[in-house]
Order: sequence, then structure tokens, then C-alpha cells
Amino acid sequence: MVVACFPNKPRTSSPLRFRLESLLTGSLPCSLIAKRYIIQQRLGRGSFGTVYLVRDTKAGEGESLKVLKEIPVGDLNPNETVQANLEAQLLSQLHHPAILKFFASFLERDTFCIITEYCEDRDLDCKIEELRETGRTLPEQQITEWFIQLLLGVHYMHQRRILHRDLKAKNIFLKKNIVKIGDFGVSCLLMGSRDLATTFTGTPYYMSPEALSHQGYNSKSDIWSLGCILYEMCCLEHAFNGHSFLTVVMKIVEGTTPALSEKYSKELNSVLQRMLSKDPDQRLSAGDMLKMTFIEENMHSIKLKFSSLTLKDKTLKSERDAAMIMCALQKKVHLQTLRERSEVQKMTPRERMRLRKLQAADEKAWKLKQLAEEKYEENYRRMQELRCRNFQKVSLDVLNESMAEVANKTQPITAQDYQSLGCPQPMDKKQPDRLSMSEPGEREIPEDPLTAEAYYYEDGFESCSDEEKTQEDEDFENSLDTLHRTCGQDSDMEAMVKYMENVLESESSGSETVTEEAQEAQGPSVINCTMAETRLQRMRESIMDRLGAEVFQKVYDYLKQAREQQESEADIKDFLGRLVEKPSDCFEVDQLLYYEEQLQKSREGQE
Ligand SMILES: Nc1ncnc2c1ncn2[C@@H]1O[C@H](COP(=O)(O)OP(=O)(O)OP(=O)(O)O)[C@@H](O)[C@H]1O
Repeated sequence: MVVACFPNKPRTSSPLRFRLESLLTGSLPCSLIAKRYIIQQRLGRGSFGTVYLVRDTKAGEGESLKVLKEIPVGDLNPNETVQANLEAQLLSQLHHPAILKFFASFLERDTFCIITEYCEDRDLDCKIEELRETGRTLPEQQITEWFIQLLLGVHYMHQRRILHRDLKAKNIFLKKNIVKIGDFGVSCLLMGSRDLATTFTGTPYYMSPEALSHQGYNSKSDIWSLGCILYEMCCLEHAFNGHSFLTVVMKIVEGTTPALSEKYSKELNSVLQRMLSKDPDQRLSAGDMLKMTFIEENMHSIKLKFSSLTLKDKTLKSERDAAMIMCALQKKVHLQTLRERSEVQKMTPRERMRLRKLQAADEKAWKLKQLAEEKYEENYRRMQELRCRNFQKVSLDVLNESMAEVANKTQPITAQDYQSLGCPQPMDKKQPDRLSMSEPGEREIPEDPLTAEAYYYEDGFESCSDEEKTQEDEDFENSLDTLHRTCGQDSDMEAMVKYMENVLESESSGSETVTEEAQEAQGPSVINCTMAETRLQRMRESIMDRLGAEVFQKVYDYLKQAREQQESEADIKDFLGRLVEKPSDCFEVDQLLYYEEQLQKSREGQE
């Protein structure tokens, strides 16, 4: 085995990385990245670069949190930069609810930045780890639901001739029970060649036999990785496990296909077997699997579930919107009252007096109306009582008598009543009243309650309705506008329902295999071997962090020699057991050696 060893020179931070870290630690004042992103927190570090949660200052409400992935790529020439941006543009045009949205990318000096959707419920790997730690498992229904979503996403990308090359639980993100595949197409965007992308992108546990034995990568290789993820969701451990890199590779290439426990349906197990077939030609494509009866039946029930959930969501949303409208209205009324008050302060004393009089009249008119109503009701009630009592003796005389009685008993509104209310008594044509005299122009207050109410309003207040549009009116209208826009947005669930409908209705399965050659139609990928070196350097740093620099060097030197001399697995395990607590901790050193060898080979091939 030819091994290329790279010097462990310390990495110099890129200017952008330094800036991002400074922004995060607060040593730099809050500033914008690419004129729009503000860093919020560091989410983690992957094998290519560091990931940050950012706020997009140009995004709409509820859509401002995004993810920035910064990847050091070394110096790129202008052609490479243009090509990288073109490929990134292509990725940003893909829309599927099961694919992590790729918003934008930009180059800043030697750092390539990718902006994607943010998934607040973390990744599937974290979820599986959490389940394992708490001794729980996922019910088959949930597994099938997530698996079908993944299948729909993979199908969508394969139809567009885009391969993932690194499907793994860590690249599946969870967002409100919707799964989203991250980094689709990114490997080719970053790697210098398809060969490099194939070799350096995959994660051993998920790599297909053909990818490991360099027999080419195609869409069926993504299906293998998806099968490994399905197994992991059911069993909470890798489908192909081992204490060393080589053991895992041997199990993948030559070992038996793992099966699910009895706990899971035989249909689900059969899907898994078809995905983990060693021969890529025997493996089903995403399109083929979506046409399987078991998958179709489950898709139907998920579609129904999602439709009813979105309906419920919409009802809740309408209620929320109604509350929002109410709140906006109350605010508007409150602001109008305040404005009226300030108008009053601007009035002359004479105007203010007139206003006070109008308000008092208002109050009195209301009280008068109440009083008239009460009297009217009382008279009516008495009349009814009387009618009842006299029902037996219906004679004209008696009736006349009764009516006279009623007339005596009814209580017309007296001058006293008016006085007690402080209201002017209506002008009596025969006997002009003192009060009414004092208010020239006042007319008679009618007995009818409604007319009585209107009595004092002849010289009413100015109406607000025909005033100019004010700021609060605009705010109010804007809030309705926002509401309207939000209502029009399709949720991920609705989009997923549409994709499911399309797949269920379509005749063809789209079963053809997407090969690397077909994918070349997109144009060559660019960002040279630097990415591979970056990845190896990151691996080296991460192993050293775990084992310590000294132990790492010992393990590295020993394994390099042992692999060259083809020593037995048992001997290697025995020796490593004396160097480290768990020989499996050396898994990544083995993997590093393998990658170094591959990179050396590809360099020799380029010369
Ligand atoms: N879109 C995202 N939303 C939420 N968290 C994210 C997102 N992308 C990445 N992360 C988190 O950031 C961390 C680093 O992610 P990244 O994808 O760079 O590395 P990785 O998946 O751990 O490894 P690799 O680089 O090999 O794929 C992980 O903890 C991941 O869960």
C-alpha cells in the first residue's frame, strides 16, 4: 500500500474565519457578513468547515435564521470562482421540502461560504444518539414516514441528475417532524474532480461496495447509503460496524446483508434488503421504491395525515389572525382616542366648552333614551297585565274604563324626571319651559326612545372617517397585508403532500440509474485538491484532539507499517489495545491512511 504522509503544519486561520470567530466572541463589533448576515452562534465543526447560525437582515419575518457554512478552499483563480458560483446557483434553484434549502454562496478571499436553511431540531444522528442513551426506539410508523420523505427527496435530486455521495444520519436534519437532506450536490461543488468527490466525501459506514472498490459511483450508491440510514433508524446502530476501518470495509464488500429484527414488518425488511444488495444493478432506484405497494400504501396515509394537519393548522392560524386583527383594531381605536385628546388640547377655551357641552348632551341623551325605554316597557307590561285580567269581560264600556285606568297609571316623563337627569325638558307648545328657554333652538324631545337618542346629536362631533390617512392607519393596513402574505405561503407539509400526489399519480417510476457520466452534463466541478487536503487536515486535528498528539503519532506510524506489511487484524487489534484504551478509537487513523493513499494516487494520475 502506497502511503502519502502530509506534514502536520499548523493551520493558519483564514481572514474570514478570524472575523467570524471574533464576531462570535464579541471582540469585534457586530458587523454584517456579505452585507446582510449577522452571526448568532457557532453550531459546530464538520469535516469541511465550521457552521454558524446567522440572522439574515434582508429576510422576511420568521425566515431570518439561516446557516452559514464556511469552508477554507485556498486560492482560486477567477475561472474557478465563476464556475463555483454557477454550480452554487444551480443548487439554489432546487426546491423540495425534503431537501435542505440552499440559499446562496459567496467567496471571501480563501473561504467559500454557503448559506442554507436552518433546522432547529438538529440532525438524525443526534436523534439516534438521544434514543440510544434513553433506551427508547422509533416506532415503525415514524421510521416509514421519515424514510418516505427521504425517498421523495432523493428521487427529486436523482431525476435532476444530482448525486449526494455522502448520505448519512449526520446529513439528515429535522424540522418540525419533516426530514431534510443537507449537502446534496455540495461534494461536487467542493471537490476538485468527481473521483475526489467519491473518494473523499463518503463516510465509511455508509459507503457502498462499488464506491469502496473504485468501481464507480452512481445513484444506486446513494440508495445503498439510504439503506444504511433506514437500518440505523430501526436498530440505532450502523448497518456495518467494526472496530477498524478495514473490518467495516470488509463487511460492506463481502459480509452478509444485515436484517431487521422481528419487531419490524417483513415489508420494511424486504425494502431494506433490496437497498443493500451488493450488486448495484439489483438495487432498486428511488423511483422503483416509490412504486412498491408497501410504500404507496404508507404514502397514502401520510398524505391524509399531513392534509388534515395542515387543515387544523390553517384553522388555528385563522383564529390567530382574527386575534391579530382585533388587537390591531384596538390599537387603532386607542390611537384615535389619543389623537382626539390632543386635538382637544389645541382648542380655544370657547371650543372646548362647546365640546364639553356636546359630550354632556351625549350622556344625557343616552340616559334619556334609557329612561324612555324603561317607561315604555313598563307601560307595555302594565297594558299586557290589564288585558289579561280583563280578558273574561270583553265589553266596550269595560274596555274604555280600563283604558282610562291605564292612562292614569302610565307614567309619562315628567318635568321632575328631566330635572333629576339634569336634562332640558322638551318644549311644551302651551307652557314653555324654563330650561328649554335657556337653550334657544332646542327642540322637543320625542317620546320614542330612538328618536330621543337622536335628539341631542343634531350638532354632532366631527367625524374621523374622512380624515387623511395617518401613520397608524397605514400600520393597520400593513399588518393586514403581512397577514395576507403569510396566508399565501405553502408550508413544507403542503409541498410534501403535492409531491406525494404527483408520485402516486405518475405512471412511470423513473427507474433509470444516474451515472457519474450523466452528471458530467452539469459541467466540471472545480475547487481542486485543496478540499481533500482540508478534509484530511481536519481529520488529523480531530483525532489528535481525542488521542493526544503523541499517541496519535505512535498509532499512525504503527498502522502505516502494519498495513504495508499486511499484518493480520488480530495482531493489529492486539497491538493497538496496548497503545489505547479502545482499539476502535484508531478507526479514523486507519481511514486517514486510506484517504492519504487515495489522494497520492489521484495526484500521480494528474501528473
Ligand atoms: N442546516 C443546519 N441546521 C441546523 N444545524 C446544522 C445545519 N447544518 C449543520 N448543522 C450542525 O452543525 C454541525 C456541523 O455540521 P457539518 O454538516 O459541517 O458537519 P458534520 O455533518 O458533523 O460532518 P461532515 O462535514 O462530515 O458532514 C452539526 O452539529 C450539525 O448538526
